[in-house]
Amino acid sequence: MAKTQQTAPIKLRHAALFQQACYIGGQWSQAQSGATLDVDNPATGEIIGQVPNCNEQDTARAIAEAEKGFQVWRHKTANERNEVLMRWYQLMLDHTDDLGALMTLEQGKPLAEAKGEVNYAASFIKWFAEEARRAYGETIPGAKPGQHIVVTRQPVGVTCCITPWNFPAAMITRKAGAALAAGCSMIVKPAEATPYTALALAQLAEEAGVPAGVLNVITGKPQPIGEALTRSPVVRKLSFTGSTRVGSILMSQCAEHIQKVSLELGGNAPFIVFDDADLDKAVEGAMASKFRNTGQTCVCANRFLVQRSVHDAFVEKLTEAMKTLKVGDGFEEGVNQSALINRAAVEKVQQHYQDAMSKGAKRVFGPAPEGDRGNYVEPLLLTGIKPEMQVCHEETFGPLAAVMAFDSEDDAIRLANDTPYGLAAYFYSQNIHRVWRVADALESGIIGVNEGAVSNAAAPFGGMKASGLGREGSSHGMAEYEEIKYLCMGGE
Ligand SMILES: O=CCCC(=O)O
Repeated sequence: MAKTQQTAPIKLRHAALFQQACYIGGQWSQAQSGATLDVDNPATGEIIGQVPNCNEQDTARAIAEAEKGFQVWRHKTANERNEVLMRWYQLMLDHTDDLGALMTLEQGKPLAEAKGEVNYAASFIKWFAEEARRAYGETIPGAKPGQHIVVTRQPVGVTCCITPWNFPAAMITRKAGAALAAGCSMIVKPAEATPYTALALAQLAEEAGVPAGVLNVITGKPQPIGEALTRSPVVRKLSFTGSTRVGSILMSQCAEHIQKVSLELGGNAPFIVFDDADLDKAVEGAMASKFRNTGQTCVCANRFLVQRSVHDAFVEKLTEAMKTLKVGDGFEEGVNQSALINRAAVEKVQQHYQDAMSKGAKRVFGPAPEGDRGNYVEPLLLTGIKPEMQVCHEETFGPLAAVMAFDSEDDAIRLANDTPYGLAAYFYSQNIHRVWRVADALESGIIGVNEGAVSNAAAPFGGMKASGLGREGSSHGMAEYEEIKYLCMGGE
């Protein structure tokens, strides 16, 4: 798609939410080198604007400011942190329309879905604001008469996060909300494709009263910034959401200074439909799981495993449901499937499609994804999927539903676990004994049981195996930003 400058600049009610500068130490600034990166609209290819392309020196400046911010923030009371975070939460809700519009512009997702993400993102700030007041410790009986063991929780210090383009707001707030609630400062490095939502969040954080240096946003290419963040002895924690390949590189870099890491990496979610499932509910869950964010979600169903006796009925119902999907520009009324983020994303769907078709799959719904349609791909439904197909081994990250038939519960579990990943898994069954058996046997950090929408600020989100380390959201998510300190209080 040819890149042209956007003809009409975005109009927001709160104009200061469109920032084309980094936010470091409470100041908006450009990269020292003056270098910039273009940001485009994936639906049209038009260039929306430019943001600084920061390097190691800019990152070092952000780290120094975050260190100063930490010294201020760590001494605030839990109540003070709660109040600031609650104001940030409220401002996000007050500016949902503007934040949603910015998100649709840079990420593509349908406007209603973008506004839904603003709500979801804000819910993390609220959850952690509440949690800030509950950083309770423990007391444990000592080993000697009069001795007491006291356990306290303290912020880990300066933290950083590297966030993806698929959820430009929520993947920031579920890290920054936990970090700030725990008393840490944070440097956010948003994806190059979606910096504007992150910068808008920083503007609102400032308006909410987050002190200078506590939340910093630096934009640019990931490699020099990621290196500088992970090679710094000042930065005590990294949280990353993205691919397993990059997560593994970052983790090895973090080893140098033993930085704590939270990694939310790739997935390959199975969605199992047993013969005793409520098929209408299963289809409802399948639609929610597969087509959220046009298939570009790390917990999207990637492989549908359907018991042979209900296979045809499920496929028929899913086909009917898929007829309600409308592809188009995210700003267009009624659109619920948008452009994918870039050309490479489209090519991946095409490749999975061609590989599956060449190995015997059958196209049941949707046109063949061929030719140049910009970043658009029509939703597809394939049956006859086999374990050797690429779609069973890699995340498609697009609107392709791949259905495979299985015979027994053991087969379903074996096929579901036959992947190095273990982020989310879903299954539908009305048999309570089977529900417990299968939930115990699936090797995933998140299991949707008769449920296709599993994301919630109150729940511990994260994966097993190559899908990552640590949890986000819930009190477990806050613990990732805390150090446990134990005081051994001697007796007389
Ligand atoms: O894509 C990653 C996370 C999506 C979610 O929070 O549901």
